[in-house]
Amino acid sequence: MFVKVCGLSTPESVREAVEAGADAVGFVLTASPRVVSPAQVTQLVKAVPDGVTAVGVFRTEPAVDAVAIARAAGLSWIQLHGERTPDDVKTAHDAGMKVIRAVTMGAASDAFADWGEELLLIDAAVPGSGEAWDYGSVRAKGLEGRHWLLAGGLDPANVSQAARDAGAWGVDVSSGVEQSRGVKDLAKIRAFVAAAKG
Ligand SMILES: O=C(O)c1ccccc1N[C@@H]1O[C@H](COP(=O)(O)O)[C@@H](O)[C@H]1O
Repeated sequence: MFVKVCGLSTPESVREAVEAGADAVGFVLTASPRVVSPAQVTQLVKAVPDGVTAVGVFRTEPAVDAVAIARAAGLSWIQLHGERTPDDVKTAHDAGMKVIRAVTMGAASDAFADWGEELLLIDAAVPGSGEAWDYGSVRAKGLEGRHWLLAGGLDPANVSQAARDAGAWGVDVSSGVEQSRGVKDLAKIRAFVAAAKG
């Protein structure tokens, strides 16, 4: 099970996620209680070893802007939320970026097609809100064999069952490993990764 821990803003939380066995860590470079600046990210990624993917997370920013901000932060992966088109993925790829493309269950069926992104992310309606949803409903989207992440309202207690219900290839978490909004809880990060990997 591929595990991404998102919304990290301190070296301690990055180290905890990495040592716990996370495959990817996310840095929110858009309006959020977890926002970090590109300059902060350049420091935080020093704790990310080779083999762990560091991702810059964006809401509805144009792909070209997300690419520029991620590049300034020294990142080579971006996560794009909001209404997107295949051109957004192409724009990122043409700039040498790898892409996690986020969709919600309410998106049009075409949005679940393979647009060439490295990973698809199926999230709650409001990203980063901690809102759980009917994870089993994603099975109707025909994602078998695809590399995709389940997100939205996951935590150490529900991740195992949620991933099973959804048939997820990987999982992504932010709110569920926090002690308060925007403040990560190191023990919860460790427990989440262990539960997801177990
Ligand atoms: O975490 C944020 O603040 C955020 C802001 C803007 C876009 C995406 C964001 N996070 C993503 O939301 C889910 C996590 O949701 P939850 O908090 O665990 O319910 C995950 O995909 C994050 O990468």
